Amino acid sequence: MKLALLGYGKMGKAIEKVAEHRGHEVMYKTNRDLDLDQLKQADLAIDFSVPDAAFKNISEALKLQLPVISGTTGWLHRYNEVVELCQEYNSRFLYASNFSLGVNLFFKLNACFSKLMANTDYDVKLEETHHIHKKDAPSGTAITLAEKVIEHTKYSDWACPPEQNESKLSIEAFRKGEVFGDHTVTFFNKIDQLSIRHSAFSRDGFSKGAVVAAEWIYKQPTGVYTMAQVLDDLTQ
Ligand SMILES: NC(=O)C1=CN([C@@H]2O[C@H](COP(=O)(O)OP(=O)(O)OC[C@H]3O[C@@H](n4cnc5c(N)ncnc54)[C@H](O)[C@@H]3O)[C@@H](O)[C@H]2O)C=CC1
Ligand SMILES: O=C(O)C1=N[C@H](C(=O)O)C[C@H](O)C1
Repeated sequence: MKLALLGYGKMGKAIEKVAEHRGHEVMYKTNRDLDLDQLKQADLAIDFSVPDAAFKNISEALKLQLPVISGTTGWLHRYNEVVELCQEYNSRFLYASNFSLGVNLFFKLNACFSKLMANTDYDVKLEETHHIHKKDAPSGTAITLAEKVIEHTKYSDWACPPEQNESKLSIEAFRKGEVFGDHTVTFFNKIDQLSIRHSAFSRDGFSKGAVVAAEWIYKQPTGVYTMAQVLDDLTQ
């Protein structure tokens, strides 16, 4: 495929390496507003940019009817608008807060644990740690985990300390050195506690997952897809 990388920072560069290794050509990469004449020559766009730019980047690519993969976090309040645009322009779109296989397995484990804990007296808390350069907090992955806990337990929303309330699931975000991504979900009561944790050792899982998702969506009909669909399809 001829790929356009919308955002050529830490992830854009990691994706370029994986994509070229798998035989794709990166024909356009940018860290600023898009050049639509160049963009329209690509087969597919991959957006790993910044929260403020993601919605515009994704929209412009979808309007050119390019399939779009997005891993940018912190713009999800506009997700439904992207879904509508994708339908209007008969395009293809996939967002994942985390593209790594390990985290997607962790998502399944988290859903399973949250269901098991549904009618117990366990409280739940979430913690995430990332590198000091990260712009958004809490992480997109932590929000995905929280949404699943909320679906199955007593919580009605999530909040970051110091905002605290019994009905809100606490997500604590730490920023430290060059940590690639660390997420822990803890279920606890007065008697004991039980935690599940995922730690990334590099950006390799994210970048490989994004390219695998790009190869997969390129073969799909128009629509909005999830990483769970990609992995279920490829591993069945
Ligand atoms: N879904 C996933 O698996 C993962 C998601 N991420 C997310 O991806 C995003 C990018 O992460 P990193 O590469 O680590 O950040 P980064 O800060 O290294 O790279 C972002 C790049 O976007 C550029 N940029 C700024 N304005 C732009 C615009 N208008 N159009 C295009 N590019 C623009 C910046 O100059 C920068 O080079 C973040 O939101 C992060 O949370 C990061 C890792 C994995
Ligand atoms: O910014 C990062 O680095 C990461 N961002 C994603 C997130 O916000 O969940 C995924 C991963 O944890 C790395």
